[in-house]
Amino acid sequence: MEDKQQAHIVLIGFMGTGKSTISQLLAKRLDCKAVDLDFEIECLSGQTIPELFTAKGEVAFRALETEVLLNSLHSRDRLIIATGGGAVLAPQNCKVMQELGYVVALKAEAEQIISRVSQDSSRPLLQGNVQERVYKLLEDRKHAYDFAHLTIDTTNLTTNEVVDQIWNHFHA
Ligand SMILES: Nc1ncnc2c1ncn2[C@@H]1O[C@H](COP(=O)(O)OP(=O)(O)O)[C@@H](O)[C@H]1O
Ligand SMILES: O=C(O)C1=C[C@@H](OP(=O)(O)O)[C@@H](O)[C@H](O)C1
Ligand SMILES: [Mg+2]
Repeated sequence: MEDKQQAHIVLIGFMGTGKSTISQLLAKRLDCKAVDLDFEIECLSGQTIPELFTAKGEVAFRALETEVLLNSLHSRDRLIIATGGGAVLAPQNCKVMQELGYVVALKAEAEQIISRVSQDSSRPLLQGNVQERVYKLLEDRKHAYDFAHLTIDTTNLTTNEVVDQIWNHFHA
């Protein structure tokens, strides 16, 4: 990454940490475009994320995720990219995010994540006992987000406060 003020901002983090929400708010604040990889995948496949997982499986989903990530990172316009929580599972994705973007990890305590995602059925990996799934996946992915340039704990922050922290980091 050459200049952090010009680089794409890539939001990574576990499900429910606020990547999709913050990408929209931050893009407005920075007057640039937001891209949500899950939304791009839905457009490309013509299916919702749960439909795609059911019809083609997680491996097919991950292939599309890498494809839309690379497309976004190679855009000439500066983008705020909301990744899905598992986009970091492929080491080559992390490498290219670090090279072509400024990577901001959002995190939150488990109970806060559970309260944010439990009313929402759009995440196939959290179907069944949400609490158990979140704890298991948080453990599996304990260090998956450590490569970020900046990490923000959103547990006790409003969405606007998260945006402020990122903004301050870029403009201080
Ligand atoms: N800082 C926050 N405080 C409270 N609720 C939040 C915060 N960030 C996100 N949320 C809420 O949590 C839910 C999941 O947010 P979302 O942006 O979809 O997360 P992600 O894309 O990381 O899975 C949404 O209902 C959103 O409004
Ligand atoms: O963590 C994951 O593996 C996933 C996270 C989801 O995105 P969010 O992190 O935006 O919920 C979505 O990409 C898919 O359900 C898989
Ligand atoms: Mg999201």
